[in-house]
Amino acid sequence: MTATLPQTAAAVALRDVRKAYGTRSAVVNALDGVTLEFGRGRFTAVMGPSGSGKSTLLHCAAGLDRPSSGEIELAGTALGKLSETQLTKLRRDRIGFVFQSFNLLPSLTAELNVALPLRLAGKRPQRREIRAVLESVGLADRARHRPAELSGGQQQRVAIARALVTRPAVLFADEPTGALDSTTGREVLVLLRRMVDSGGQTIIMVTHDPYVTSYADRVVFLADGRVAGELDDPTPRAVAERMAHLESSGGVW
Ligand SMILES: Nc1ncnc2c1ncn2[C@@H]1O[C@H](COP(=O)(O)OP(=O)(O)OP(=O)(O)O)[C@@H](O)[C@H]1O
Repeated sequence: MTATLPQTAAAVALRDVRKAYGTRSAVVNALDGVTLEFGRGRFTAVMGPSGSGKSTLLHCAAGLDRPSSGEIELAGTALGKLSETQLTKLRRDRIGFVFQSFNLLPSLTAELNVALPLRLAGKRPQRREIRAVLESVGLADRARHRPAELSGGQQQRVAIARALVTRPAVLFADEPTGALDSTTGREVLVLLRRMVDSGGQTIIMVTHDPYVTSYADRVVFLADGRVAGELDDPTPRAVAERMAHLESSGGVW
Protein backbone atom coordinates (compact mmCIF):
# COMPACT_ATOMS: atom_id res chain seq x y z
CA MET A 1 0.00 0.00 0.00
CA THR A 2 1.26 3.49 -0.80
CA ALA A 3 -0.17 6.76 0.44
CA THR A 4 -1.16 9.23 -2.28
CA LEU A 5 -0.72 12.97 -1.82
CA PRO A 6 -2.69 15.62 -3.72
CA GLN A 7 -1.09 17.03 -6.88
CA THR A 8 -0.23 20.31 -5.14
CA ALA A 9 1.93 18.53 -2.58
CA ALA A 10 5.71 18.80 -2.48
CA ALA A 11 7.78 16.56 -4.74
CA VAL A 12 9.59 15.25 -1.68
CA ALA A 13 8.58 15.61 1.97
CA LEU A 14 10.56 14.51 5.02
CA ARG A 15 8.97 14.35 8.45
CA ASP A 16 11.15 14.05 11.54
CA VAL A 17 13.69 11.95 9.67
CA ARG A 18 16.53 10.49 11.71
CA LYS A 19 19.45 8.40 10.57
CA ALA A 20 21.88 6.98 13.08
CA TYR A 21 25.07 5.13 12.24
CA GLY A 22 27.20 3.00 14.52
CA THR A 23 26.61 1.02 17.65
CA ARG A 24 24.90 1.98 20.87
CA SER A 25 28.21 3.03 22.43
CA ALA A 26 29.29 5.20 19.49
CA VAL A 27 26.28 6.59 17.63
CA VAL A 28 26.50 9.28 14.95
CA ASN A 29 23.19 11.03 14.34
CA ALA A 30 23.77 11.88 10.69
CA LEU A 31 20.16 13.16 10.47
CA ASP A 32 18.63 14.32 13.71
CA GLY A 33 14.96 15.12 13.16
CA VAL A 34 14.78 16.67 9.70
CA THR A 35 11.40 18.00 8.55
CA LEU A 36 11.51 19.54 5.08
CA GLU A 37 9.57 19.88 1.86
CA PHE A 38 11.02 20.20 -1.63
CA GLY A 39 8.69 21.93 -4.07
CA ARG A 40 7.61 20.45 -7.38
CA GLY A 41 9.32 22.05 -10.37
CA ARG A 42 11.79 23.83 -8.08
CA PHE A 43 15.57 23.71 -7.93
CA THR A 44 16.68 23.34 -4.30
CA ALA A 45 20.27 23.27 -3.10
CA VAL A 46 21.27 21.61 0.18
CA MET A 47 24.30 23.08 1.84
CA GLY A 48 26.17 22.67 5.10
CA PRO A 49 29.57 22.03 6.64
CA SER A 50 31.37 18.75 6.03
CA GLY A 51 29.67 15.96 7.98
CA SER A 52 26.43 17.92 8.43
CA GLY A 53 24.38 15.14 6.80
CA LYS A 54 23.88 16.40 3.23
CA SER A 55 24.69 13.12 1.45
CA THR A 56 22.74 11.13 4.02
CA LEU A 57 19.74 13.39 3.43
CA LEU A 58 20.01 12.99 -0.34
CA HIS A 59 20.42 9.21 -0.13
CA CYS A 60 17.44 8.80 2.21
CA ALA A 61 15.24 11.17 0.15
CA ALA A 62 16.13 9.26 -3.03
CA GLY A 63 15.41 5.86 -1.48
CA LEU A 64 19.04 4.77 -1.78
CA ASP A 65 19.17 4.38 1.99
CA ARG A 66 16.49 3.94 4.64
CA PRO A 67 16.19 6.33 7.60
CA SER A 68 16.27 4.97 11.16
CA SER A 69 12.91 6.68 11.80
CA GLY A 70 10.60 9.30 10.35
CA GLU A 71 8.70 9.46 7.08
CA ILE A 72 9.70 10.31 3.54
CA GLU A 73 7.26 10.81 0.68
CA LEU A 74 8.39 11.08 -2.91
CA ALA A 75 5.93 12.06 -5.63
CA GLY A 76 3.09 10.97 -3.35
CA THR A 77 4.58 7.63 -2.34
CA ALA A 78 5.53 6.89 1.27
CA LEU A 79 8.96 5.24 0.93
CA GLY A 80 8.87 3.54 4.34
CA LYS A 81 5.92 1.41 3.27
CA LEU A 82 7.67 -0.01 0.21
CA SER A 83 9.31 -3.42 0.05
CA GLU A 84 12.88 -3.59 -1.29
CA THR A 85 11.54 -4.63 -4.69
CA GLN A 86 9.05 -1.76 -4.80
CA LEU A 87 11.76 0.67 -3.70
CA THR A 88 14.09 -0.56 -6.44
CA LYS A 89 11.33 -0.06 -9.01
CA LEU A 90 10.55 3.42 -7.71
CA ARG A 91 14.25 4.37 -7.88
CA ARG A 92 14.43 3.07 -11.42
CA ASP A 93 11.22 4.69 -12.69
CA ARG A 94 10.76 7.89 -10.67
CA ILE A 95 14.24 9.06 -9.65
CA GLY A 96 17.28 10.32 -11.54
CA PHE A 97 20.66 10.56 -9.85
CA VAL A 98 23.73 12.51 -10.93
CA PHE A 99 27.00 12.04 -9.08
CA GLN A 100 30.20 14.08 -8.89
CA SER A 101 32.11 11.30 -10.63
CA PHE A 102 29.69 10.85 -13.61
CA ASN A 103 29.56 7.02 -13.14
CA LEU A 104 29.23 6.27 -16.87
CA LEU A 105 30.05 2.81 -18.17
CA PRO A 106 33.38 3.26 -19.99
CA SER A 107 32.80 0.57 -22.61
CA LEU A 108 29.45 2.01 -23.78
CA THR A 109 28.93 4.92 -26.14
CA ALA A 110 27.08 8.01 -24.93
CA GLU A 111 23.81 6.82 -26.49
CA LEU A 112 24.11 3.35 -24.97
CA ASN A 113 24.84 4.86 -21.56
CA VAL A 114 21.73 7.04 -21.89
CA ALA A 115 19.62 4.08 -23.03
CA LEU A 116 20.73 1.91 -20.12
CA PRO A 117 18.03 2.83 -17.53
CA LEU A 118 15.32 2.06 -20.09
CA ARG A 119 16.93 -1.24 -21.04
CA LEU A 120 17.26 -2.16 -17.36
CA ALA A 121 13.53 -1.49 -17.04
CA GLY A 122 12.92 -4.03 -19.83
CA LYS A 123 12.12 -1.43 -22.49
CA ARG A 124 13.50 -1.25 -26.01
CA PRO A 125 14.24 2.43 -26.50
CA GLN A 126 14.13 3.92 -29.98
CA ARG A 127 17.38 5.48 -31.15
CA ARG A 128 15.34 8.60 -32.01
CA GLU A 129 14.23 8.91 -28.38
CA ILE A 130 17.78 8.59 -27.05
CA ARG A 131 19.13 11.07 -29.61
CA ALA A 132 16.45 13.57 -28.56
CA VAL A 133 17.57 13.40 -24.94
CA LEU A 134 21.21 13.76 -25.98
CA GLU A 135 20.21 16.73 -28.09
CA SER A 136 18.49 18.33 -25.10
CA VAL A 137 21.86 18.36 -23.28
CA GLY A 138 23.68 19.66 -26.37
CA LEU A 139 25.40 16.41 -27.30
CA ALA A 140 23.60 15.27 -30.44
CA ASP A 141 26.94 15.06 -32.24
CA ARG A 142 28.63 12.94 -29.56
CA ALA A 143 26.20 10.02 -29.47
CA ARG A 144 28.76 7.47 -30.70
CA HIS A 145 31.61 8.62 -28.44
CA ARG A 146 32.71 6.62 -25.42
CA PRO A 147 33.22 8.47 -22.09
CA ALA A 148 37.03 8.55 -22.52
CA GLU A 149 36.52 10.46 -25.77
CA LEU A 150 34.46 13.16 -24.04
CA SER A 151 35.46 16.09 -21.81
CA GLY A 152 34.45 16.08 -18.13
CA GLY A 153 31.60 18.51 -18.80
CA GLN A 154 30.37 16.41 -21.72
CA GLN A 155 30.51 13.27 -19.58
CA GLN A 156 28.44 14.99 -16.91
CA ARG A 157 25.92 16.06 -19.55
CA VAL A 158 25.66 12.42 -20.70
CA ALA A 159 25.08 11.47 -17.05
CA ILE A 160 22.33 14.12 -16.83
CA ALA A 161 20.75 12.80 -20.06
CA ARG A 162 20.87 9.27 -18.61
CA ALA A 163 19.24 10.50 -15.38
CA LEU A 164 16.47 12.27 -17.31
CA VAL A 165 15.69 9.59 -19.89
CA THR A 166 13.10 7.95 -17.64
CA ARG A 167 11.43 11.36 -17.05
CA PRO A 168 11.95 11.12 -13.29
CA ALA A 169 9.76 12.94 -10.79
CA VAL A 170 12.91 14.18 -9.05
CA LEU A 171 16.51 14.59 -10.18
CA PHE A 172 18.96 14.29 -7.30
CA ALA A 173 22.45 15.68 -7.84
CA ASP A 174 25.34 15.12 -5.41
CA GLU A 175 28.04 17.76 -6.07
CA PRO A 176 27.39 17.60 -9.83
CA THR A 177 30.05 20.21 -10.60
CA GLY A 178 32.57 19.04 -7.99
CA ALA A 179 34.88 17.42 -10.55
CA LEU A 180 34.61 20.18 -13.16
CA ASP A 181 36.49 23.43 -13.75
CA SER A 182 34.47 26.59 -13.19
CA THR A 183 33.59 27.25 -16.84
CA THR A 184 32.45 23.68 -17.49
CA GLY A 185 30.68 23.59 -14.13
CA ARG A 186 28.76 26.71 -15.11
CA GLU A 187 27.61 25.05 -18.35
CA VAL A 188 26.26 22.11 -16.37
CA LEU A 189 24.47 24.47 -13.96
CA VAL A 190 22.93 26.43 -16.85
CA LEU A 191 21.69 23.11 -18.23
CA LEU A 192 20.16 22.05 -14.89
CA ARG A 193 18.52 25.47 -14.57
CA ARG A 194 17.05 25.10 -18.06
CA MET A 195 15.63 21.67 -17.15
CA VAL A 196 13.73 23.38 -14.32
CA ASP A 197 12.63 26.48 -16.24
CA SER A 198 11.56 24.89 -19.49
CA GLY A 199 10.93 21.28 -18.47
CA GLY A 200 9.43 21.78 -15.00
CA GLN A 201 11.98 19.32 -13.60
CA THR A 202 12.30 19.09 -9.81
CA ILE A 203 15.98 19.12 -8.79
CA ILE A 204 17.54 18.61 -5.37
CA MET A 205 21.28 19.23 -5.35
CA VAL A 206 23.94 18.93 -2.66
CA THR A 207 26.87 21.32 -2.95
CA HIS A 208 29.69 22.86 -0.94
CA ASP A 209 29.97 25.88 -3.20
CA PRO A 210 28.01 29.13 -2.52
CA TYR A 211 28.38 30.11 -6.18
CA VAL A 212 26.68 26.86 -7.28
CA THR A 213 23.66 27.54 -5.05
CA SER A 214 22.95 30.77 -6.95
CA TYR A 215 21.50 28.65 -9.79
CA ALA A 216 18.90 27.24 -7.37
CA ASP A 217 15.58 28.77 -6.33
CA ARG A 218 16.19 27.98 -2.70
CA VAL A 219 18.97 26.77 -0.46
CA VAL A 220 18.43 24.71 2.68
CA PHE A 221 21.22 24.71 5.26
CA LEU A 222 22.09 21.69 7.36
CA ALA A 223 24.26 21.62 10.49
CA ASP A 224 24.83 18.60 12.72
CA GLY A 225 22.07 16.67 10.99
CA ARG A 226 19.44 19.37 11.51
CA VAL A 227 17.89 22.03 9.33
CA ALA A 228 19.69 25.28 10.14
CA GLY A 229 17.78 27.77 8.02
CA GLU A 230 17.07 28.46 4.39
CA LEU A 231 17.22 31.21 1.76
CA ASP A 232 15.10 31.89 -1.30
CA ASP A 233 16.78 33.22 -4.46
CA PRO A 234 20.23 32.71 -2.93
CA THR A 235 23.20 34.87 -3.90
CA PRO A 236 26.75 33.55 -3.45
CA ARG A 237 27.47 36.31 -0.95
CA ALA A 238 24.42 35.68 1.24
CA VAL A 239 25.10 31.92 1.20
CA ALA A 240 28.79 32.37 2.02
CA GLU A 241 27.87 34.60 4.97
CA ARG A 242 25.45 32.03 6.38
CA MET A 243 28.00 29.26 5.88
CA ALA A 244 30.68 31.28 7.69
CA HIS A 245 28.26 31.78 10.54
CA LEU A 246 27.31 28.10 10.64
CA GLU A 247 30.93 26.96 10.59
CA SER A 248 31.94 29.37 13.35
CA SER A 249 28.93 28.66 15.58
CA GLY A 250 29.15 24.95 14.84
CA GLY A 251 25.43 24.47 15.09
CA VAL A 252 21.87 25.49 14.49
CA TRP A 253 20.79 29.10 14.83
N1 LIG B 1 28.07 4.60 6.53
C1 LIG B 1 28.36 5.38 7.57
N2 LIG B 1 28.77 4.84 8.74
C2 LIG B 1 29.03 5.61 9.81
N3 LIG B 1 28.94 6.95 9.82
C3 LIG B 1 28.56 7.55 8.67
C4 LIG B 1 28.25 6.81 7.50
N4 LIG B 1 27.89 7.67 6.53
C5 LIG B 1 27.98 8.91 7.06
N5 LIG B 1 28.38 8.83 8.37
C6 LIG B 1 28.55 9.96 9.30
O1 LIG B 1 27.35 10.72 9.27
C7 LIG B 1 27.63 12.11 9.31
C8 LIG B 1 27.02 12.78 8.09
O2 LIG B 1 27.70 12.31 6.91
P1 LIG B 1 27.34 12.83 5.45
O3 LIG B 1 28.22 12.11 4.50
O4 LIG B 1 25.88 12.75 5.25
O5 LIG B 1 27.75 14.37 5.56
P2 LIG B 1 28.00 15.45 4.39
O6 LIG B 1 27.41 16.72 4.90
O7 LIG B 1 27.51 14.93 3.10
O8 LIG B 1 29.58 15.54 4.42
P3 LIG B 1 30.61 15.97 3.25
O9 LIG B 1 30.26 17.39 2.91
O10 LIG B 1 31.94 15.88 3.93
O11 LIG B 1 30.44 15.02 2.12
C9 LIG B 1 29.15 12.24 9.38
O12 LIG B 1 29.51 12.39 10.74
C10 LIG B 1 29.64 10.92 8.84
O13 LIG B 1 30.88 10.59 9.39
